[in-house]
Amino acid sequence: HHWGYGKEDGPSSWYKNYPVAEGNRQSPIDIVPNEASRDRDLGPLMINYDHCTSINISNNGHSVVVEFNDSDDRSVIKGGPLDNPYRLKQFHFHWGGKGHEGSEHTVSGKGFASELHLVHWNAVKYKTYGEASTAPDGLAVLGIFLETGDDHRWLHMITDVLYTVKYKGSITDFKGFNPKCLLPSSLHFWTYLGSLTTPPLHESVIWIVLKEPIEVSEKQLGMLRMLLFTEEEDNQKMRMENNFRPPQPLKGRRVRSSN
Ligand SMILES: C[C@@H](NC(=O)c1ccc(Cl)c(S(N)(=O)=O)c1)c1ccccc1O
Ligand SMILES: [Zn+2]
Repeated sequence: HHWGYGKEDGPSSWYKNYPVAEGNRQSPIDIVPNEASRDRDLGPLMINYDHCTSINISNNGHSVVVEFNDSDDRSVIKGGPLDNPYRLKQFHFHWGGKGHEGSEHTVSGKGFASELHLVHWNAVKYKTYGEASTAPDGLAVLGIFLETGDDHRWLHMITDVLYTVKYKGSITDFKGFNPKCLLPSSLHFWTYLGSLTTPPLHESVIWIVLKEPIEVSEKQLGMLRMLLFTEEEDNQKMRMENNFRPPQPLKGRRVRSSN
């Protein structure tokens, strides 16, 4: 099934091939801070990326993705809303067009320029990522807002190699990158039960959205926008931008806030 972010194949038409698009725990959502409930038994988030091993960076025609070796518990998050440690599998971004918003989650209706998603899976309960990706507690995604401001000193490691994955289907080695350098100083978060924000939209994600955005420069965001949705041999060059799904109905879900 071909899907995308255009007029014909974009988020408003995904329900045709992925009926769960109209389900009861879809993502992203608009987060309203003063409607979120502070939950005393929400412990601190614990992120352990010390033995992090990135493998490659690729353009999948929807976003730019950095994949990790998830054969053991070397990079995990635990605590917060999680009952088990969840293993880091990949991270990717969503962003807008020049001067437009591009995040998926919004905060009181406000969007950010971009949003980073660190995708983790529950390797205690499930044998593979594929199996976890369809289970209600299978995935945990750490969402981090990017706002425009100063240059991000470590994001250069990624933006400097984007030219090697300009076209859909391109992939290059990208070893030894540790995403803890992309975390903001505070790990305060909102959390709720949701879904993948891209097809197949499985309702299998425990979302953990950090309250503090990181700052990246307009120039660095511009590098993301030089990526293409299209393949090298495709003579129609479509810039990769506005690859975000808009907020979905809350349908009675509770959003909790860390203390
Ligand atoms: C675009 C890309 N999506 C993911 O890989 C993806 C996986 C898990 C999560 Cl939890 C998310 S998200 N955005 O909710 O964090 C995104 C994709 C989708 C389908 C086929 C190929 C392909 O590359
Ligand atoms: Zn995402």
